[in-house]
Amino acid sequence: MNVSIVGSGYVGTTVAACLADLGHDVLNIEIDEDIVEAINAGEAPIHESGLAERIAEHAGTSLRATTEYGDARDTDVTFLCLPTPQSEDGSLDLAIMRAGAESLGRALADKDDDHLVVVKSTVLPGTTEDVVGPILESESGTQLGDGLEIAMNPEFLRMGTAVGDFLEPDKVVFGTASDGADATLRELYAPIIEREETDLVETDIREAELIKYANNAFLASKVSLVNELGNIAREYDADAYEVLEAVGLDDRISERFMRSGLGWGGSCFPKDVNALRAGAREQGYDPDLLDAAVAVNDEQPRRLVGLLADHVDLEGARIAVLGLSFKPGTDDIRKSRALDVIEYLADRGADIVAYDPVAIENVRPEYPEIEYADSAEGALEGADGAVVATDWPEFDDLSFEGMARSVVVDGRRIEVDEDALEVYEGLTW
Ligand SMILES: NC(=O)C1=CN([C@@H]2O[C@H](COP(=O)(O)OP(=O)(O)OC[C@H]3O[C@@H](n4cnc5c(N)ncnc54)[C@H](O)[C@@H]3O)[C@@H](O)[C@H]2O)C=CC1
Ligand SMILES: O=C(O)[C@H]1O[C@H](OP(=O)(O)OP(=O)(O)OC[C@H]2O[C@@H](n3ccc(=O)[nH]c3=O)[C@H](O)[C@@H]2O)[C@H](O)[C@@H](O)[C@@H]1O
Repeated sequence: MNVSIVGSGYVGTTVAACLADLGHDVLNIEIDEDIVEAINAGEAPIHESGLAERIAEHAGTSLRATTEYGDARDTDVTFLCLPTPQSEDGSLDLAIMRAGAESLGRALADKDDDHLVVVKSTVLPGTTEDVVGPILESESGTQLGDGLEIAMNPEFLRMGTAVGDFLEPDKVVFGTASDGADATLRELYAPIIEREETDLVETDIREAELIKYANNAFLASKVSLVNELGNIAREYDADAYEVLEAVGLDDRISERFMRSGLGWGGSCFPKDVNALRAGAREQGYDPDLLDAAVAVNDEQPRRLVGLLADHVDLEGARIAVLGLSFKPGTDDIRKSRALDVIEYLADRGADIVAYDPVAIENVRPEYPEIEYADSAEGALEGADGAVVATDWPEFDDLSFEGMARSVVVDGRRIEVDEDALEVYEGLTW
């Protein structure tokens, strides 16, 4: 099938490379010329395991990128993988979606063949049918159902494991308003939905939109609950990891997403939970539990720095920050908890030296005043204290030799020889 994908960020690039892998002809439509050039040169514009080799294999044959929306006319289906950021008040900002839908609608004007537009971006219920659909209709001059169709197909991939998550998901959700749209999506996803391990959910557009938010709200709240239980466990001098491992054996709860510590960051949980909170309020409902999940999450970095301050006078102290990305396996620093830790350390006058295996160049422009090291060992050299902000596997069994004082405060539960350290404090254990 001929597929176009509007927006070639983490989702759009991954979906494009994977659909090309499944045998489709894929076109990325992207406004950033550097990304277009990278894809056409066979290079991955982002750091994501398994992506570079797929782009290298398909670029120039079944995978192509362009800045021209007009090329969407030559495809049968277009996925909108555009950003849906939060506004300053936390609500969902649809400006980019509107702009993308307008450009696509114009490109599809007077197209003779049928075309399906699939919203893959995370959007609140009603967006696909009440915002994207009408824009497409007015810009293309074609009524929905008259050769032009819309659908909603939320994406559940995680950064760092995006390719594997897309190709081997637990579930795929098709939100459609017609059998034709559903049949097209089935054909496109055939090898994925034929897997025994993948559940296919076929529902209406509104439910598909909400399934995505409910999924993220559930997971983010689960981690906040786990963090609250971890904070309580610490007060009782109990090990939250042992407690929650046992709790997770109950298959109504599951052992996944049970790692307590510094909390959730990234480009999705924070903005999606906030969009759902704002949306719920707009509908007249106060989402008290989601408010609490955010409040617990906001406190964890402050608690981590407070723990360090119990052992080290932070004013003028050299503090190593290990890990900058919002989670291991990615160079994405959006809403990374490590950045909150840096802010709180800086507020208390600490001299910060930071290290991350892949994210330093993304952080440097935002924090040019702090020092960056080439290795964890380099960051620790001569430091008066260290905080672990991201659980990169290379931090496991790290030797903390070379520190002026081996005071280590761990927000992510890495493997540590505690006896070799002057002080080792876990945030939630
Ligand atoms: N990052 C993730 O792990 C996941 C993200 N999502 C959702 O998918 C959507 C996209 O997210 P990401 O890929 O992370 O965003 P992103 O910010 O990484 O990428 C978006 C891309 O769209 C491009 N763009 C912006 N305006 C454009 C326009 N008018 N025309 C063409 N291209 C344009 C940008 O240059 C950028 O390359 C969001 O709604 C997000 O919530 C859903 C599941 C996972
Ligand atoms: O909508 C999205 O964009 C995506 O958001 C999350 O994926 P992602 O943000 O890439 O990463 P996660 O692995 O979910 O981690 C999110 C945050 O929670 C934290 N976390 C996760 C799990 C855990 O047990 N403990 C914990 O603190 C991580 O450190 C990270 O900061 C969801 O897991 C994906 O299903 C979803 O598609």
